[in-house]
Amino acid sequence: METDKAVRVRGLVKRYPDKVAVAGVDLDIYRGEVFALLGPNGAGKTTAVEILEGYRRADKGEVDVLGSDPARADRYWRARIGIVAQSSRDEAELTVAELVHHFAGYYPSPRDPEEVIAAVGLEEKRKTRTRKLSGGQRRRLDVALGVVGNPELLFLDEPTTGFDPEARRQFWTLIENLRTEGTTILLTTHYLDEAEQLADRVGVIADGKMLEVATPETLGGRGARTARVSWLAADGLREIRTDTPTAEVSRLLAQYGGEVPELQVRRPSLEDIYLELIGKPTAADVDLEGAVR
Ligand SMILES: Nc1ncnc2c1ncn2[C@@H]1O[C@H](COP(=O)(O)OP(=O)(O)OP(=O)(O)O)[C@@H](O)[C@H]1O
Repeated sequence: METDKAVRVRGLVKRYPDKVAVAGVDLDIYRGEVFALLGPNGAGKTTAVEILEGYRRADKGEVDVLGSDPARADRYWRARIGIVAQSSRDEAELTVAELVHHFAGYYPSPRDPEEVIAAVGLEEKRKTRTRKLSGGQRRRLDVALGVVGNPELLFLDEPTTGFDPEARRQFWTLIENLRTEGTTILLTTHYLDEAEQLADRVGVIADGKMLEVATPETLGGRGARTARVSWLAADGLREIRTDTPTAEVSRLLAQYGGEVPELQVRRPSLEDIYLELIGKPTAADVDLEGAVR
């Protein structure tokens, strides 16, 4: 049955011989949404994603992806999803253009391969054999191969690993464009700024369990957290924690009679909240603690 959910998972369990990789996960991803799955190495992200893609079998639980159980889905279902896996396919002797055109041929209503090559910034490399691409260029090609079939649902497993900052920005624009066109996207990433930039909602997974699902702005009660106001006083850097940062800034403004040196107002970053959720000390715990007024 087709619903407003592209993905619906209940009680998902996957065991390897010496490890429970996914230990009872529930997950809903709505159509048109960009969802980022976050979690430390070995948390179970790739295992969960590969079950959704139909590449691994669940041991327990209900899994529905685009109205089908991926374990039983046919090639028509497969043509509706796009996959950018962690490791690349190896067709070393083909050129970029040959490979993207070749892949487009597998799908009933592909995107224009040349537009896709341009969108991932590989126009200048279109005649280069894939074995001669750099790591980041190869990753861009992987993204091109994942989107050329014009998928309804796109899986991106750590898509920007090895990208330089410019390539990452270009990739973000590509994802925002796909989202505008209505593509549903499930992204795993270790880059918290990437999750913050792209995701409508994030899920944090650790030891095979989903710890929390929320928007990047509200994860871990982030929006309601106490702000930190810091500035450079005559005797060094000072910081205060306050629920009324505007009042503090106004007090400082009056005190300095103008520009306050190195003034900053901060709330915990998504990274601070993420590290707190997975039980690691955060920068907010250790820095400037002694400077609290
Ligand atoms: N084929 C396999 N056989 C046995 N154990 C596996 C297999 N694949 C993964 N595991 C184990 O299952 C756990 C979850 O691995 P998984 O690759 O799903 O984590 P991940 O969250 O994607 O990690 P990363 O961020 O490092 O990619 C890990 O402890 C891993 O060692």
